[in-house]
Amino acid sequence: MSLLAIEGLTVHHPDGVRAVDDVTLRIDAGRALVLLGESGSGKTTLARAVLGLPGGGATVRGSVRLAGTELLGLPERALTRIRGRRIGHVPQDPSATLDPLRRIGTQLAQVRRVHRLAATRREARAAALPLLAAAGLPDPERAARAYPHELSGGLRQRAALALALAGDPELLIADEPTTALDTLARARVLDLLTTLRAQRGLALLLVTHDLSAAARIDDTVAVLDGGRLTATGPARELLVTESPDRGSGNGESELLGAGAHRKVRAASGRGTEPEAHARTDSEPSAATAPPFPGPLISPEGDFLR
Ligand SMILES: Nc1ncnc2c1ncn2[C@@H]1O[C@H](COP(=O)(O)OP(=O)(O)OP(=O)(O)O)[C@@H](O)[C@H]1O
Repeated sequence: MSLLAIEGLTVHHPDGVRAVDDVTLRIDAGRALVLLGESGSGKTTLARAVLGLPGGGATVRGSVRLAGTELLGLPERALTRIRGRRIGHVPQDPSATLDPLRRIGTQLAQVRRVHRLAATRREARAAALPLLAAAGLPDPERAARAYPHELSGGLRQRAALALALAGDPELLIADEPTTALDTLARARVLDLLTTLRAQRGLALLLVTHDLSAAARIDDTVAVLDGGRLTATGPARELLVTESPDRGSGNGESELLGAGAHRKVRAASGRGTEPEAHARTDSEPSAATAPPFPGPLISPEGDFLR
């Protein structure tokens, strides 16, 4: 059974905009699905619908199951026990989740307490340091004592990631979590997400319009256009990548590691039917799937569909 199974998801905003149109997606534990699409294609609405927060007055149809439990239609009280606990959320802007007036360690401890993952305040506070370390903060003790504004943008984004991990979630939804970061910080956060998947068996739904982020995550890609899923498949098959400075051996790309500066060039013309399934190793490769009709990404890196 997939950890997240979305079937026929359709979301109408109150003004009649069909932001998500009959989307079916699956993500297994430990796997990643990168939701790509241009601005306004419905990525955020889809991610928020999974969280039970589609927007005021929105109408949601279809099915969203988390490890078999239907989330659509659950009462708000039940959803608040799932959000932050079984589903962690990292927004584009960390200030959307970090309280500017409280120390980061206090905020992490509160998540542990609210979700009854710590019996005492002391136990909750003790959990903050390993969480900050897991999220890649180089000095967890200092970060725990800091207020959000005392950290750099990259470290603040990692603190937001630690907060999203504080409930020991099974699924992490990250909505453009690296857009505001510089190249190096972006690569580090993306690699951290991959490490967390491997270490914790975390499933990842990453929303982005950044093709190089999708290539770096290197799992399944799903493309939304006008709310509809237009292509899905392994990143390696949908995104053709090349290094612009291949062979030059300059210091920057060595520091960032292989792939950090790869430029997404064009699609290979392969994909699955419009049902994304972050497959397990035992499943067949999408290479056996029907061919995707035509290129997906232009040589300039623009979406063609
Ligand atoms: N609360 C809302 N009320 C009405 N329409 C909305 C609302 N939120 C989004 N929309 C509309 O729904 C469509 C999809 O928007 P959405 O934000 O989900 O796209 P997106 O792909 O995440 O875009 P971006 O990358 O710019 O965040 C757009 O036409 C948008 O204007």
